[in-house]
Amino acid sequence: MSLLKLKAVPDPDSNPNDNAKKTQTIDLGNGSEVVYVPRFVAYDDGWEFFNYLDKHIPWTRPTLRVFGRSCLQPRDTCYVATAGLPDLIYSGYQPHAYSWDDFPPLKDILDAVHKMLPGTRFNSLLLNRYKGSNDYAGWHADDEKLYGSTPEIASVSFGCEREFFLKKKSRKSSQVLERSDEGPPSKRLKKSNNVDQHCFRLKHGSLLVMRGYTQRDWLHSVPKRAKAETTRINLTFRHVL
Ligand SMILES: O=C(O)CCC(=O)C(=O)O
Ligand SMILES: [Fe+2]
Repeated sequence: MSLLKLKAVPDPDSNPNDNAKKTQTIDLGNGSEVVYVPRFVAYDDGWEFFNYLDKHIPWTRPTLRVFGRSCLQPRDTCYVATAGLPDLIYSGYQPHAYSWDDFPPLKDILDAVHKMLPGTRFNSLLLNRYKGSNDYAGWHADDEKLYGSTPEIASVSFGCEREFFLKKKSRKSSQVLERSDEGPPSKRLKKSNNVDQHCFRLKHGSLLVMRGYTQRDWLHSVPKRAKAETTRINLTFRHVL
C-alpha cells in the first residue's frame, strides 16, 4: 500500500474550518469529557486504511476468563505497543504486543491523532474488528491501572457505522461488573433508572476522544446491531504509564 499523506483536516469537499465546526465536545460533568470529530480521516483514505488493516493485521479472537468462565471475545483483536512497556492483561488474556514498525500505516494514523490532540503521546493501540452484526463490545470501562487515573483514549473508526453508548456507572457498579455483557446473564449489570446516557454513531473515518474521569465514572459499549452487517475496524490509542 502506498503510504498516505494523512492530514488532520482532510475532507476534500470542505473548507479548512469545516472539521473544527463539526467537532462536538460533550461535557459529561464532574471532570469527564468526550470529543467527537466525525470527519477525522477523509473518506477514501479511510477505506485505504480499512483494507490495509483488514488484510494485514494478525487478528485473533481470544478466549477470555470472565467470572470464572471461558468465553470467546465477541470481536477480533490485536495489540500494538512501544517496546518496554508493562504488559497489558485483561480478562485473563495477555495479548502479544506487536511493534509499530510491523504496520507502518498505523504510524500515519498515530501522527494525525497527535496533531489533532496536542499534548498527547500515545504509546499503545488496541485494534478491534467487528465482523458483522453479532460482534460487539459489552459495557466496560478502560480503567486498567497501567493507564493511570485520568486516561485520554482516542478512538478511530473505519467501515461499518456502529453505535457507541456511554452510560454513567451506577454507584453499585464496581470493577468486578465490567465487561458485563461478556459474562453470564446472572452477573450482568442490573438496569437502573440512570438517564445519563449518550449515543454516538461512529462514522467511517471518525475520531472519538474520552478524557478526564470518563473511565472512572462511565461505562461504554458497542452493542450488537442486526443491520450492521459489514465489517467495522476500530483503533483505540492509549498511553501506558
Ligand atoms: O469499538 C469501539 O468503538 C470501542 C472499543 C473499546 O471500547 C475498547 O477496545 O476498549
Ligand atoms: Fe473501551
